[in-house]
Amino acid sequence: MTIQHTAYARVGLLGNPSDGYFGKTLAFSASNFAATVTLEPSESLVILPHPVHDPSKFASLQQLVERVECEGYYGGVRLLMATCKVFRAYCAAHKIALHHNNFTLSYDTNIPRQAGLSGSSAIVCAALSCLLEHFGVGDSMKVEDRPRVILTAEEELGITAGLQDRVAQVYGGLVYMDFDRDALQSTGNGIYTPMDPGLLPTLYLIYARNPSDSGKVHSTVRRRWLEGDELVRSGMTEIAELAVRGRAALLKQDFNTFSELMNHNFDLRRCMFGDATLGKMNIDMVETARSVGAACKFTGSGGAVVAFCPEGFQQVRHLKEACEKKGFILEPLIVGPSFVPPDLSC
Ligand SMILES: Nc1ncnc2c1ncn2[C@@H]1O[C@H](COP(=O)(O)OP(=O)(O)O)[C@@H](O)[C@H]1O
Ligand SMILES: O=C(O)[C@H]1O[C@H](OP(=O)(O)O)[C@H](O)[C@@H](O)[C@@H]1O
Ligand SMILES: [Mg+2]
Repeated sequence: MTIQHTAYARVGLLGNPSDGYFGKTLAFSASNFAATVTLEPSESLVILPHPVHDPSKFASLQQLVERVECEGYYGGVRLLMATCKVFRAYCAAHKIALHHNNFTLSYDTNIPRQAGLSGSSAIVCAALSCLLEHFGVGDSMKVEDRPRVILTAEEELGITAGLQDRVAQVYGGLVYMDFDRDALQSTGNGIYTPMDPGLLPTLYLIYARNPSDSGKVHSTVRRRWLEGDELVRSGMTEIAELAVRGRAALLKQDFNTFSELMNHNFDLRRCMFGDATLGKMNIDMVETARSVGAACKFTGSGGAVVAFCPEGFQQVRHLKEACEKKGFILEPLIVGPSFVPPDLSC
């Protein structure tokens, strides 16, 4: 029997990247893009390379170099392998018995690669769902544990990342997340509150072919945070607070405040990471949106931005024109389905 699971892109709406630093975030899954993993029973355990994303054949030396310079050495195979490893480790630690039937895993994705839309964790998330179903152990891995398992797979590979992406992908819809230090230290998980996605205004995604390696982007700030750098420590605390205020603004449908918080989120990131790390094109996307008065910030660590036009339709038209001039792609964001029902009182 063939098993197939899908996970959507995610948009960090407010508070990111404080998820990696005991902060708070608001994020949602976006069904504009998805990764799909397929599992089929087979004699041996096989991980199939993707014909485009895991190339091993090139037209020329030049093409090989261009590919590596633009997208790095790696594709999704290592993500699938790491998912298998951490899945087995979780099952062993929780005394979950596994049968011995082998399988073949393959994947496909249209999430723009390394664009801060969590393409990496979408592949891991969908693969984990396939393994849970194949081994019939879905009830044994708690939903709140799954983001951590997905993150562990990427940490295995040395990818610096936080939990928010995985939470948005496992829970679906819009989620408010509190990465409370005590909760994380005692359970390994944050406190995740699904919210009503109907609270969100129409938001727009702007992106360009502009891959950025989230691990590389984060490594210096991570090191500075660990060393106790005052700017990074206080910046992260302030960014986390934006998620708290953003949640309150959404509940009140106060979109003026919401716009200010989005802009402030980007300004704080810029101050901590510096322009050279953020990248010229990424900054240009934000500034292009702001040139028409839209609020704007990164969806993740770079590559794509989320924009909000508080003044409505006319402003959206101006935003569209400004993006077209720069060659950026603009599209309305579609919030993905909620897999854990939102608590409508929150
Ligand atoms: N679209 C993709 N196809 C295959 N592998 C991918 C893709 N996107 C990311 N990866 C893998 O995940 C790693 C980390 O990607 P990351 O920088 O986190 O990108 P993203 O922002 O899309 O999550 C990459 O080095 C690569 O191994
Ligand atoms: O910097 C961020 O906002 C996020 O960066 C990573 O996500 P990515 O999609 O790979 O850019 C990281 O995994 C998140 O935890 C950060 O919030
Ligand atoms: Mg990633």
